[in-house]
Amino acid sequence: MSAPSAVRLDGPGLPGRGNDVAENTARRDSDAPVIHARGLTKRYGTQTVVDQLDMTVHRGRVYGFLGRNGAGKSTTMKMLLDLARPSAGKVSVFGLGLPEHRSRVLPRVGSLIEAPSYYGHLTGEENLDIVRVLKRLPAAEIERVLTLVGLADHRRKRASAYSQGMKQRLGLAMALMGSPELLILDEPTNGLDPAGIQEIRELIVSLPARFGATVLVSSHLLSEIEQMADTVGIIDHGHLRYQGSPRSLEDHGRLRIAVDDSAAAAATLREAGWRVTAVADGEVTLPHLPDDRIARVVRLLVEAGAQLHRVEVRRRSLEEVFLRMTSETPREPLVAA
Ligand SMILES: Nc1ncnc2c1ncn2[C@@H]1O[C@H](COP(=O)(O)OP(=O)(O)OP(=O)(O)O)[C@@H](O)[C@H]1O
Repeated sequence: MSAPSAVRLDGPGLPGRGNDVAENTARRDSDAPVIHARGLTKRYGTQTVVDQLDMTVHRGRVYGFLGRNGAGKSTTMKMLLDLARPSAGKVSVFGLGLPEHRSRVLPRVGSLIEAPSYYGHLTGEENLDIVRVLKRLPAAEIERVLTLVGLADHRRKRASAYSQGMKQRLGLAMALMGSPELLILDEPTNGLDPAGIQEIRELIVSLPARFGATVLVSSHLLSEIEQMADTVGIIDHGHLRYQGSPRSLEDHGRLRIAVDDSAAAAATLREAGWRVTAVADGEVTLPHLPDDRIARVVRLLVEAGAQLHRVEVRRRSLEEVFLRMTSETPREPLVAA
């Protein structure tokens, strides 16, 4: 059995031991991004699974990393933790380059990547004690994280007897040991019931204010990221399609006018200098307009003799925007069994 993935054994970089000038400068510079990746690329054989990815995660943020299954989220997170070596590109965490500064970076990071790692024959409490010893933390830390993740009542149960959700909570508790400055959490709500999902979501959202932590959290569910993150990165087939505020993703909408003769209506509008983005049977579409301009469009069409049936502003939901940004085309051809 390997050591829990949330724990790194890099002794020289344990908290309180490193006194490197670069590290101290990075700690002081609160505006510097916590994660800065440029041109990050990972190839497995001929397959490029992460392609020229640029990512910036600022201090104190919850960054939601969103993508369908197989989009490249876990691979990216592994490269940020030096668990996978990039084929190309650069990563720095706390202003320190990886892999050269891994022993200074990794003790300041808590992570939960893919399935949580634990010793099944040990209790939850005993598993956490291993992390505590490795990280040289006080005994009270175990109690603190057990309570945070809602496992206090199950501390003396063997981890192999935990439910899927309890195992996930144990992995999260391991990642939270020592209040790391950065948490990298890969689908942390996997296997949790709806109440558990809500609880862990609230915990994640609270981490910046309670502990000054920065969080990178992945999910394939837009609804989940929407409720947790103040910054969103959308990855599709290894490409980062969007990075920014979830609000900027919102669609401003289009103006759709149902009309008897759409070709004639489109011609009237274009002649008067309006931009028509689509003409379908019985319908013309314009970009979103303020109300006073909608009134002018309607007046123009009515004065030209058009028969208007309906005028509506249609907005795409965030879900539609996300689905349009991430294609369904499989990357690899399906192989018959
Ligand atoms: N060690 C590996 N060797 C070969 N291919 C790999 C390896 N690890 C991942 N891949 C491939 O890289 C692609 C991206 O995988 P990754 O696990 O990063 O996606 P993901 O977005 O985390 O998906 P999920 O939500 O399903 O976990 C997939 O096609 C996967 O099969």
